[in-house]
Amino acid sequence: MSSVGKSTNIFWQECSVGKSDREKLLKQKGCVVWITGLSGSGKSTLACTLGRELHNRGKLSYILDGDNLRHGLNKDLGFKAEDRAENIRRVGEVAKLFADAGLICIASLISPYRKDRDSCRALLSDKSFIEVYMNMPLDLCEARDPKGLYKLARAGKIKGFTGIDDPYEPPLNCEIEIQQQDGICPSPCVMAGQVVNYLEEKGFLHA
Ligand SMILES: Nc1ncnc2c1ncn2[C@@H]1O[C@H](COP(=O)(O)OS(=O)(=O)O)[C@@H](OP(=O)(O)O)[C@H]1O
Ligand SMILES: Nc1ncnc2c1ncn2[C@@H]1O[C@H](COP(=O)(O)OP(=O)(O)O)[C@@H](O)[C@H]1O
Repeated sequence: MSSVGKSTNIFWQECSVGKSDREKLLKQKGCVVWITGLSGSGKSTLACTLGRELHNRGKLSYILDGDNLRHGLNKDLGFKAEDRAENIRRVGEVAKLFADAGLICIASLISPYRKDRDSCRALLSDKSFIEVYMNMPLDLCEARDPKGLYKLARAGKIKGFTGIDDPYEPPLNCEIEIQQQDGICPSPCVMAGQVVNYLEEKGFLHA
């Protein structure tokens, strides 16, 4: 019997089919690829390109995209610090479940606060949380501005926009960093290739 948060008198239920059984079935290892970076840095582009590349290789992945989750699971949350923290906490817990199911879970959220990302890392076993930092300059993200949000933020029509009047804390020890080479952003395929190579090298693409 245990007590967790507000729940008391709860019991952990074990089942005979476990994570390693599912991993054998899927011929891969469950993990979380956590993509963090400014709005417009290319998180969703990398997530989708990576998802496609893994699919082509016969590997099962699932994308948890911040924008999409805010249409459902997280629709009660806004962008103040506590809401962002709760957003990341929930997605971290969901990502952990997907990894336990044996999938390569690709989470793409701004996740601007280091403490919140580190709490998600702490939910996973050693090495199965792979933090990918989209290290793109604010100028580039702002020039892209595909949703026109930077323009609105600069005009004061959105308050607390990450990178403008809300902080982004870059990772200190991420597993993968995606950045410009000689002032040019790598193509989506090259970015995804960098992550696939990492997954391959660390043995996640085999049971
Ligand atoms: N104030 C503010 N700051 C940052 N972003 C904002 C804001 N308001 C709306 N949006 C839009 O919401 C998307 C980010 O959602 P996330 O869940 O990833 O954000 S967070 O991790 O909780 O910070 C983000 O999507 P991306 O551009 O794909 O990053 C924006 O489209
Ligand atoms: N590697 C890339 N090269 C060129 N354009 C890119 C690249 N990655 C993303 N983009 C473009 O930048 C914009 C923002 O990308 P997106 O993936 O939506 O960013 P985010 O999810 O971080 O907000 C989109 O218009 C997208 O097509």
